[in-house]
Amino acid sequence: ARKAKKAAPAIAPRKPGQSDVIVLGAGVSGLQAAWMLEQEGKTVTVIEARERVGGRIWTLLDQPGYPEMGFNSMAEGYGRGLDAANRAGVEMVEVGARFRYGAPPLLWMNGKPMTRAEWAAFPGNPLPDKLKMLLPGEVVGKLVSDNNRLADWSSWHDPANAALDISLYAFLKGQGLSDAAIHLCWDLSPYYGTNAWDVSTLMMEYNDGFVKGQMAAGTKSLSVKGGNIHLATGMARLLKGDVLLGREVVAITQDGGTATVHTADGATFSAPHVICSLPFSALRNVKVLPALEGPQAQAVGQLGYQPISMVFATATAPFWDEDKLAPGMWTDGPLGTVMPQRYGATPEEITGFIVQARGNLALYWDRMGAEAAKAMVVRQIETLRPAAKGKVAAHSYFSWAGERFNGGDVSFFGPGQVQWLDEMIKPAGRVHFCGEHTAQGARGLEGALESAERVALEVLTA
Ligand SMILES: Cc1cc2nc3c(=O)[nH]c(=O)nc-3n(C[C@H](O)[C@H](O)[C@H](O)COP(=O)(O)OP(=O)(O)OC[C@H]3O[C@@H](n4cnc5c(N)ncnc54)[C@H](O)[C@@H]3O)c2cc1C
Repeated sequence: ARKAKKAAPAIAPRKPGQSDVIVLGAGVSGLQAAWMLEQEGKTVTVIEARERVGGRIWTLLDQPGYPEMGFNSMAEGYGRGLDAANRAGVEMVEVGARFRYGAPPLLWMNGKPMTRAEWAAFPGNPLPDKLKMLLPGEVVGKLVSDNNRLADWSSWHDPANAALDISLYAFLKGQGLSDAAIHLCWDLSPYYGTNAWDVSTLMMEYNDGFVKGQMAAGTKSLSVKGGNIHLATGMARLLKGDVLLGREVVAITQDGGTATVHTADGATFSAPHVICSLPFSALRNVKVLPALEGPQAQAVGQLGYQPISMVFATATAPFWDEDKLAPGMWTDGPLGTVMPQRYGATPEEITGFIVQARGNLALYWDRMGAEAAKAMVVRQIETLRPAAKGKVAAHSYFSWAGERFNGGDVSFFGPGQVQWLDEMIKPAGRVHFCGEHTAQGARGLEGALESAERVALEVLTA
């Protein structure tokens, strides 16, 4: 284990390893909470299991175009995110135009490419007539957006709305989709969960409200110049206290006025307050004594985390110019989604492809193993597009479900589980909780930062 940096002089004299607050996890929520508490004069130690900061921000700095395996971009309405970026001294650049540049991705059904118009007229299109023009990946978002049942989306976790917490499957059936349509439009590449049965509609409506708010604030998508990981390293650099890397937390115990954190190397760290930013998928492997109870214990045990796996590939020649088909692909087969990355000097340049599997397909790739999955991806592209033969190389494999300290991408609530939220974020004695899964009014990175504000205030007023 090593320290991220040499400790700067502490705000108040203290013994090494002793602080007012110990923060578990050096993702953005942990780093933000630590910074806010230091601004209020608290001494803080951050303990992180990985040998790096950033958590779900992870850029492959050794690959062309610096592909992002985690956090991708923030919208103009990310007040907290933009503020953190400013403080961290990183430059934000507009990337939305690069996402949208060039021919739109084609739909590949049963191994054949299709334009939107061809899909609308395709006899195998299972959508109701008024939706036939929508590509499978667009349907659910549009239905939720057009039929959001929440007048005020920020009330999504209000107990008064608990009866609305039905499965996405039930909601989509109510919108007239057949099982075949639901399978195609959600289960093959689900934004949340592995299928439409295990996703809460209330959470989808909350997400929709947040996205609408963001769109109203501006349409730019902003990423960190040179790679998003620089946001996390910049935030860590602002801290006065230690950021201890390579220290896996294995237990959190409480006794009287002290909470004690035990790390895998046998060390212990005690403080009046501990902030735990670990995803519940990671916290469920940590011993917590006294044990958590009620909905909080259930949420730690059961909250869902999104399986996503990715292959980063490059092309030695532009095979898309040769076969005159869009480089981007949404497939109904084991290839998943092929997304061109335009991170060169100009958007015309394709620096590589992120090939992505979500939900059950991601878990299937994971079971295949990294090397076999990479080989399968190359073989699939070459089979579907003969012009690509010998021109595609797969470089890296990344599975969020397989990541020991995450166990999945973002959290998602299942039907009936939204009622856990207000209970699961309450402090358990001297242990306080933050992280994107505890956000109440924002999503993604902005939600992680929002949760850091709440938890810092909670500790300051405890
Ligand atoms: C593929 C992907 C794409 C995304 N795209 C976007 C996007 O475009 N826009 C957006 O707003 N958000 C996006 N997000 C979400 C965003 O990245 C997250 O919401 C945010 O980074 C979560 O921060 P966090 O601090 O809550 O959790 P994390 O970043 O997961 O931090 C938790 C930390 O705890 C550490 N930890 C775990 N177990 C232990 C242990 N036992 N001991 C010590 N430390 C431990 C982990 O290593 C980690 O560093 C994306 C996420 C992914 C994965």
